[in-house]
Amino acid sequence: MIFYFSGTGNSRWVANALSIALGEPVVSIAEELKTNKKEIVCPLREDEKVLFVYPVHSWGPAVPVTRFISKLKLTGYDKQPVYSVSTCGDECGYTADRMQKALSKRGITLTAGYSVIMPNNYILLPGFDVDSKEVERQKLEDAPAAVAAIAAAIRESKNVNLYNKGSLPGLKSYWIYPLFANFAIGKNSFRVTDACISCGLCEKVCPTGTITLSEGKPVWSDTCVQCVACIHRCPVRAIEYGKITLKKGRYHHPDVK
Ligand SMILES: Cc1cc2nc3c(=O)[nH]c(=O)nc-3n(C[C@H](O)[C@H](O)[C@H](O)COP(=O)(O)O)c2cc1C
Repeated sequence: MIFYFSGTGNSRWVANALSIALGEPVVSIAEELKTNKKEIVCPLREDEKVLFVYPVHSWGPAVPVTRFISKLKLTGYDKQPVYSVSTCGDECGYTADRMQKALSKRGITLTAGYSVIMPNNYILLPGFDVDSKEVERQKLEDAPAAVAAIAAAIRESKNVNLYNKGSLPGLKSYWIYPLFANFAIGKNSFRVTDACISCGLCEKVCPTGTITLSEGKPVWSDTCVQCVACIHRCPVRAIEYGKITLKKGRYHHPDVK
């Protein structure tokens, strides 16, 4: 079973590719969370592999992933292998360790953590922008081989290092990530401009149900997890984050239609 969360389609693409390679079905974490159940029960087969595929947000797992794990009950879990596959623009810090801690609270043991470098989608702070078109093209070209290597490691239970920790992982994952997860989540400065054509795509693609339309224009509630789907998917660039994103690029995975 492959549980995935995705804002701009990178992790969904990786989840689908791993689903084909490993023959495991995909389950959307966003859809499961929308049911608002206290406990999310998923039955496991004896020979089943469990994967979590999601974006790294501020050197830790995207917040909906740990929320989902805190509600997850895997019935029939008896030490089946469990993997974390994080997608990132450059580096993951100790994201996999944070996953291990979240899972262990539910009595689940993480077997291994992998990462796939994908085009960057973070544009909400000064100094951060999407990749150049050349870097984006190269990352997308390299991704299938990275996913194939992860699938092979899982299939053959090989002990290989396919994880990009990067520099100062302790500082980033244990000091900066908690600030992000506790203070940045819930608040946002998204706004809509006069360019909006009221197509409603932002409401449709928001994985947390944060956006509703009022007179055809998006309004954001306080449940935003900063996945950035709305700002990157808007077909007419009518969404900005304060003034920070005015001159920034936009990105979504090419398979996302
Ligand atoms: C809020 C936020 C924080 C991010 N933090 C990191 C990070 O710490 N390290 C990194 O390499 N990429 C970071 N990124 C980039 C994403 O992890 C990367 O683009 C990912 O593949 C996006 O996946 P998605 O398309 O499935 O949403 C961040 C993106 C967002 C939106």
